[in-house]
Amino acid sequence: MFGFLKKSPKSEVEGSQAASEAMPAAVEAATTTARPSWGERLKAGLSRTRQQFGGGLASLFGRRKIDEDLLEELESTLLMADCGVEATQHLIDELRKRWKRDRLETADQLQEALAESLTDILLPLEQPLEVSGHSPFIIMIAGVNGSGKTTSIGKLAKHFQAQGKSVLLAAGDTFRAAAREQLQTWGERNGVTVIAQDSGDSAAVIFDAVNAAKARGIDIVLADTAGRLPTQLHLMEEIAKVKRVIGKADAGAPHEVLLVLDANIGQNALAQVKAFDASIGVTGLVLTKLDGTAKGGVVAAIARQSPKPLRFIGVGEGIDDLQPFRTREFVDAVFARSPGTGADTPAE
Ligand SMILES: Nc1nc2c(ncn2[C@@H]2O[C@H](COP(=O)(O)OP(=O)(O)OP(=O)(O)O)[C@@H](O)[C@H]2O)c(=O)[nH]1
Repeated sequence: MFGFLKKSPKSEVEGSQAASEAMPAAVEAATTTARPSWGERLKAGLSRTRQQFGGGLASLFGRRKIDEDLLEELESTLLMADCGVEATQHLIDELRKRWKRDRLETADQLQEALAESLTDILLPLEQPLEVSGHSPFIIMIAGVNGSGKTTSIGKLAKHFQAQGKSVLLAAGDTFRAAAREQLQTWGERNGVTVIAQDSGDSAAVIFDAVNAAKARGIDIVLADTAGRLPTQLHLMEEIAKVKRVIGKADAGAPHEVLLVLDANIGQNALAQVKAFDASIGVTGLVLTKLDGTAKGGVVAAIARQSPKPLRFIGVGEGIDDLQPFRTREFVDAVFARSPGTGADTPAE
């Protein structure tokens, strides 16, 4: 923890200097004790999706007989949960096959078959981020405005610190002053260096940050960028330039290009993945705000239509509410099953 803050033109913050402004919610939540486990928070966070997805199904599954009408209603329920046409069709086809092949009779058996098919769809997305291949390992963060980039960076910083890694943050969102301040607050609270500039462009800030990380033997650089819509073509060109400049500071970098998606956007996530991928080559996804939405089925849509490794999912504003995506615990939470058993837990 150092405790220095050079303001202009560049600032670098670390350690002990207390921030006077209000702490971001995630920082605040970090100080609370006796938190429920991640499994419990995931289940609670996915409650709206479960109501749409699992809960909606539960009312169907209340019926005894499996028939074409039931499958049709199931199809509508999956579409309403934002699974998308492709994934929904695939899941229904799989269920129809298994209904006949495995002679499924009860609705419970059908639900179990659905959970298994959903697991099969999602498993390819489960590819945890491996950061040991390069030092510094440079992670560029992109996404539309308000998707959760800056707060996710704070959470990721803690995640990597907990693995014993040193982390440096690059305040590359030079459009929104509050984003820089937010990162600086994080740095101060968590003993993490933040490279920032009061003015200047994103590429320059991140270039400096990469060089600082190399000079100091830092393990991981998390580089924030300003939010932008894929339709803002000049901004998409700008972020492509940011990526090229990172490559000039360290050949082969960035080693990960994370696209942060707000789960509330549902099917629009597919278009965002495609557009950002075309401009900066997305290598992984972060899906935030699953706690505020019934659209958690979008994970299945991503798996079928825009498959990219889903590195992390977020279910809240607490510092540890962003965790690596693990298919089985996700599916268990969607169906409110006890982890690994396939058994239902009591309905909410
Ligand atoms: N409920 C909930 N809120 C979240 C989650 N992730 C982020 N947020 C909140 O979403 C809001 C926007 O987050 P930011 O990190 O500022 O978003 P950003 O993408 O950096 O925004 P711009 O800089 O404007 O592009 C903040 O209030 C966060 O606390 C999540 O998983 N759940």
